[in-house]
Amino acid sequence: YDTEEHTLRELRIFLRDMCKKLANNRLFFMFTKPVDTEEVPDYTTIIKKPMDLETMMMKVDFHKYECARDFLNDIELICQNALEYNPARTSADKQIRHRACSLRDYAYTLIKTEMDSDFEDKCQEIAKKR
Ligand SMILES: O=C(C1CCC1)N1C[C@@H]2C[C@H]3C[C@@H](O)[C@@H](O)[C@]2(C1)O3
Repeated sequence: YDTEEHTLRELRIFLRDMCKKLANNRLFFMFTKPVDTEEVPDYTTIIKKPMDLETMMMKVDFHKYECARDFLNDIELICQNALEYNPARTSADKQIRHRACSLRDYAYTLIKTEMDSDFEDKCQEIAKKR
């Protein structure tokens, strides 16, 4: 009956839906899998905390997110990593940076518009107590 577990279960269902919507958007395909460190050997020397949407889906299932803010922090990490590793004024890097900003803005807007703010407050209260 534990209502806290019911709340966190509802959060996981919501966050899986968010992850799916982001990962299924063709604009964001480059963020769906970890950067291949075989293909990009210097990546982990520059980017200390890699993140991607597949990893975030696994984190949902491993109960790593206690509120939507924690989820958005990882979206922010995906975005910042892309901006840091792809700073050049080439069209390829510019497109990656544009897509990274689009991912961040789309994720924030999706969550702000589809999530009840009282529900998020409840999740953050639970997170504080743990
Ligand atoms: O930063 C990224 C991803 C894009 C957002 C995350 N990468 C680093 C490499 C630089 C650029 C060239 C591609 O060959 C590919 O290896 C990567 C993947 O894109």
